[in-house]
Amino acid sequence: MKEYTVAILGATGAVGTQMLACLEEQEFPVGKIKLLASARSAGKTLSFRGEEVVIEEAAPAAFEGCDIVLGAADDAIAKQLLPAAVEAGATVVDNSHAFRMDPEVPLVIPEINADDVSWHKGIISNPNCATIIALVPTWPLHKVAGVKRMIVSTYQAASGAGAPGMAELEAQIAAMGRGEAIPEPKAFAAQLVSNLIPQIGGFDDEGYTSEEMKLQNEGRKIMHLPELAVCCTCVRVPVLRSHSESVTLEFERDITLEEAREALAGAPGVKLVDDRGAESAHDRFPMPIDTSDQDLIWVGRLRRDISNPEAARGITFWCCGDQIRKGAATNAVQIAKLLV
Ligand SMILES: NC(=O)C1=CN([C@@H]2O[C@H](COP(=O)(O)OP(=O)(O)OC[C@H]3O[C@@H](n4cnc5c(N)ncnc54)[C@H](OP(=O)(O)O)[C@@H]3O)[C@@H](O)[C@H]2O)C=CC1
Ligand SMILES: N[C@@H](CC(=O)OP(=O)(O)O)C(=O)O
Repeated sequence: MKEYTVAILGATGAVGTQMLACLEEQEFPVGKIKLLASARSAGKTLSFRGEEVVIEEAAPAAFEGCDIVLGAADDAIAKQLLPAAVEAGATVVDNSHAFRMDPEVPLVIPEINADDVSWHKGIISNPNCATIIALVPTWPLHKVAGVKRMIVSTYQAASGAGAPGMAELEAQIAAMGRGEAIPEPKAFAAQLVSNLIPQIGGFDDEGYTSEEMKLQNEGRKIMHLPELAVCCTCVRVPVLRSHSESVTLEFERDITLEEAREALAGAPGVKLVDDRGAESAHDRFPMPIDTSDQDLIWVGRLRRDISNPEAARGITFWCCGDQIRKGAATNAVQIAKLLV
């Protein structure tokens, strides 16, 4: 089997380290791995398949000889460095927001639009994590009844803001446990422990944040639904890992709860956990503590939207998924597998 030279840009971060683990877990045919990060990390090592790999400082020349580059750095670094990877002949799967809405760049969730990979011109984007977690279970329901409107509230984990976000919440939890003053927030706009922050990203003129508009804009592109109507509220919650979302869907056609349940139970990437009679809360509905460090989107609390005047056209549910895995690294490695 052919083997590939794979680079990870941002290899030391929350997503980059998970990508390295996913390449190993998914048995991606890696011949050579290159780990790229800032000058701060150059010379340090990370383990891959039992061997220590030395991290290099990211620079255009580092992409020479690479077949696939997985991007796990922020927008500015992605824009600055990834075009050089394409020029060097590599195919890029990027996790940042930098190229997602570029009409020349496919935006892919393999369970939904794997075929879009076929028209890439060097870069394929991985969608926003909250968008992936909402759309994986929305898609099988869309195929039954045609989704036209989504009303979503997200409950996003601290690690969505990367390694610094996770470290900040851990430090705040530790200080609270010791009865000490909570350290000043840096990664977030306010103290997160014992709090909720209803702002992720900057506000637009309508008062929506950039994170909230991603579900509409990226959702339309991924599902090929240019008219999809979305109203989203994104909230940062004091959970370390795994995003949760409340999703209400309005459909073009009637859909029964039984049809919805059947569609979700057989859908790729989805695990239906919806048993009101179960003895343990862990089996009754999805919770982020159960969905961390695994790849499925768990769906539960499935019910009719009783506020919808056309009662047969509204379904509401709750879902949780690990945003560092399926919301980022796992999805990117799945895309890379489509390429080989
Ligand atoms: N965290 C999440 O849940 C998700 C994140 N994403 C996206 O993935 C990307 C990575 O996020 P995340 O892993 O959370 O972020 P982190 O802050 O945890 O990691 C950032 C990475 O970028 C590297 N980096 C920083 N400066 C430079 C530089 N000048 N040159 C090269 N590399 C540099 C860092 O290296 P060093 O350690 O040397 O500083 C580190 O490896 C972002 O675009 C983010 O929006 C997407 C979906 C989910
Ligand atoms: N913004 C998301 C994570 C993320 O990095 O998203 P994006 O890749 O769209 O910037 C969160 O904080 O939970």
